[in-house]
Amino acid sequence: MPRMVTLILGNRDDIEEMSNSSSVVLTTVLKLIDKYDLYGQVAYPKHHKQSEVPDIYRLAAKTKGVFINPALVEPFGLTLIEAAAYGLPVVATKNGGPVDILKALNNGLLVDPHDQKAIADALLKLVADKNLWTECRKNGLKNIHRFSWPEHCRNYLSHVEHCRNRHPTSRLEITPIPEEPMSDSLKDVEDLSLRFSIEGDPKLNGELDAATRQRN
Ligand SMILES: O=c1ccn([C@@H]2O[C@H](COP(=O)(O)OP(=O)(O)O[C@H]3O[C@H](CO)[C@@H](O)[C@H](O)[C@H]3O)[C@@H](O)[C@H]2O)c(=O)[nH]1
Ligand SMILES: O=P(O)(O)OC[C@H]1O[C@](O)(CO)[C@@H](O)[C@@H]1O
Repeated sequence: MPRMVTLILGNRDDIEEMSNSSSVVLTTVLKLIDKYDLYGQVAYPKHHKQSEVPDIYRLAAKTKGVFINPALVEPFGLTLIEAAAYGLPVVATKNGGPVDILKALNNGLLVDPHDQKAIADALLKLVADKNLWTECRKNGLKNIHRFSWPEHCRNYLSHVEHCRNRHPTSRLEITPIPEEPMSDSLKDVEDLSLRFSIEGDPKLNGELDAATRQRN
């Protein structure tokens, strides 16, 4: 059975009204579909809702697809984390956050976004090599906890601790800022967010509870 390729290329009513860079990409893709006579084999839906995004990742994983982020520069790369969480292997730009993400997750391949052949080779490799695809899927699912909020907070605090140990004599001077009265709906939000983020670590929770008690 022939594969249907689904391209999620941005919400639009009219290509002419998209930003210049987005409309150039979409127009190029439409021309390529025409050039290679791929009618009926490629879908490029005009709209999707944010609530449908999880199902798009799920569908891509279920049909043994690959997520690609070929940004020229990607400051972080939340979409890679999302793809990994749905068991979808990735091909991603080697410029920016994906380098660290793939080091932690080991769930795909990095490419030079200017190198068309490298992008095509990486996509084909992941689609064609079933063992590699499955390994990347498993690695992503196994390692995704490294990007959970509790893990992020633990890492952050351990980096702070490391810096403090390296410079034991330097002190952080904190100038107290006069507190604005909070509206009722915001009360305790600050403390709660801290507790949520390190939930599951009794040692850290204990330290924070003590700090909160001291402040009150
Ligand atoms: O049509 C879309 C496009 C994106 N998203 C979601 O929006 C979020 C952010 O998407 P992204 O395209 O990465 O957003 P940007 O705001 O352009 O990216 C900035 O913000 C991201 C989130 O912090 C970082 O990962 C990027 O590095 C940074 O450039 C993600 O959860 C996506 O799933 C949708 O729901 N629908
Ligand atoms: O490929 P370009 O033009 O560098 O765009 C990359 C940008 O697009 C996004 O991937 C999505 O908007 C951003 O996260 C990123 O900064």
